Amino acid sequence: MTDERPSTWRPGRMESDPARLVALDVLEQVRDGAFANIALPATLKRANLSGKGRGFATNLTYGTLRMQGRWDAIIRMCVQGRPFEEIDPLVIDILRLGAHQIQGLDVAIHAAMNETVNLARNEVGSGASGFVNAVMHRISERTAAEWDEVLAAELADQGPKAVLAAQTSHPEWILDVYEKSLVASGRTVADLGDVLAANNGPARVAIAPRAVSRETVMNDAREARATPLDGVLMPDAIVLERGNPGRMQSIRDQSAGVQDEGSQLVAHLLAGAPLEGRDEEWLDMCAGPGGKTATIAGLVQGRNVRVFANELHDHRLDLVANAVAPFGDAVALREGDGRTLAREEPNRFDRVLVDAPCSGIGSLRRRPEARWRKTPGDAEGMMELQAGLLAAAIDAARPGGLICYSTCSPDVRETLDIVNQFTDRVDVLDTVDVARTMVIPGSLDTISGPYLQLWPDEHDTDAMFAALLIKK
Ligand SMILES: C[S@@+](CC[C@H](N)C(=O)[O-])C[C@H]1O[C@@H](n2cnc3c(N)ncnc32)[C@H](O)[C@@H]1O
Repeated sequence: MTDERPSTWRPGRMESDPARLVALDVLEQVRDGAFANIALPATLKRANLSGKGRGFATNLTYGTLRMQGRWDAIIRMCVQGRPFEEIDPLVIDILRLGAHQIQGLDVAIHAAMNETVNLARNEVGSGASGFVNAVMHRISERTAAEWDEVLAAELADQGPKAVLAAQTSHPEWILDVYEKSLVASGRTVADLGDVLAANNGPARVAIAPRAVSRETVMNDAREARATPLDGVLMPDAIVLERGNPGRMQSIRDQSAGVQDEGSQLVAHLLAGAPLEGRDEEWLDMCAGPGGKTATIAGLVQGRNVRVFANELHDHRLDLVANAVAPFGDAVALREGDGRTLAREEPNRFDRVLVDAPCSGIGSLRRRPEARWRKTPGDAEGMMELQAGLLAAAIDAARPGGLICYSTCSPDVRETLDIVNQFTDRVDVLDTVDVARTMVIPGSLDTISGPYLQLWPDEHDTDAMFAALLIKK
């Protein structure tokens, strides 16, 4: 396809809708390696988009990126024999945006068609617009349920997992990993579809009050014209149904923070699990960017506790410093490899958190492009580091001290396979039982097994894992 991209609008042509242009721009940046959650705000700002246009551009961008696998599978069937790989990537992006408007959002078909064809004409050229027009027509001829059937028939020879992967827009290997961890956490493979569907919705904006009361945060939210609701898991958490947390005073002055309820629970587990004996020095071994450190710092206010926040990378330690600024001396910062800490100070800390670096496949809702960038080998590559960090955490804890190991991945290679290497060395507290005392009653009822494994479909959180251990 020839590249006839015009740089300016020409008389007689319909200008492209600014929100769709923003979405296309971000998709191009993501193709070049950018992260959507960083590229989108900057692009929105440059385009000076606000209000409804901003909301539409955000939904369109994130939704299209999440559903890219499904849209590509459908587009492949609509290009009538043309090799997908030979189509201009910009045209593919325009088609993905068009498919998402028709199939994933409530945009009227004629509006989605016109805007998409127009975008192709203005950004690529008239040759491309004819092609896009034809493909869009084919996409619009079926409902979502009908496309599910067509995908099932088309991919039948590759097996049911390939079909589910395409229908739910995930790489197939993630289905294998989730299946194993669903079973390991007491659920069944029949639940897989629900988890995958939950990954395709936007993550809720949850807020943790830290240096202010819950009531103050609720009032702040209302003043910022947001709609605050109760959390699903944590009694203190607030969820914004609508509105921009960046407008809230308590978010701006960091006395509260935007944080997934699963992450809030991990901070509460570290701070609230029962412990015998001295309880004054805590270590957060992998603290960057500092979300859990800040929540922990909020929880220890008024207690005689010093939190030591350690982070390997200096730029991430700067983020921790910023996150804990409202808490003054309660948090001491350290820069270094968590694994060397124990050698310097064995048997020192009363409570140790290892929020380990991990493959991150439990937080796909909030990182729309992540599922397409991660690889099946990512978890394997983290295991030695994770086990090394947990070993060091156990060494750094005092006898009788508590260790919390957590990941934002449910992959058993990063969760059970790591923790089980140490359970013959330490007494293991039953995490789930401890956790039940901290959450809204009933919200963890479906979890069985000794450790905590949250799921986006059941708990409306990231798929966080946590285990509590007590050192002998
Ligand atoms: C999952 S993140 C922690 C998130 C953090 N606890 C929060 O809630 O904001 C893991 C962190 O561990 C850091 N890290 C990686 N290797 C490390 C090591 N050997 N020692 C200490 N920190 C490390 C990474 O830079 C990253 O910031």
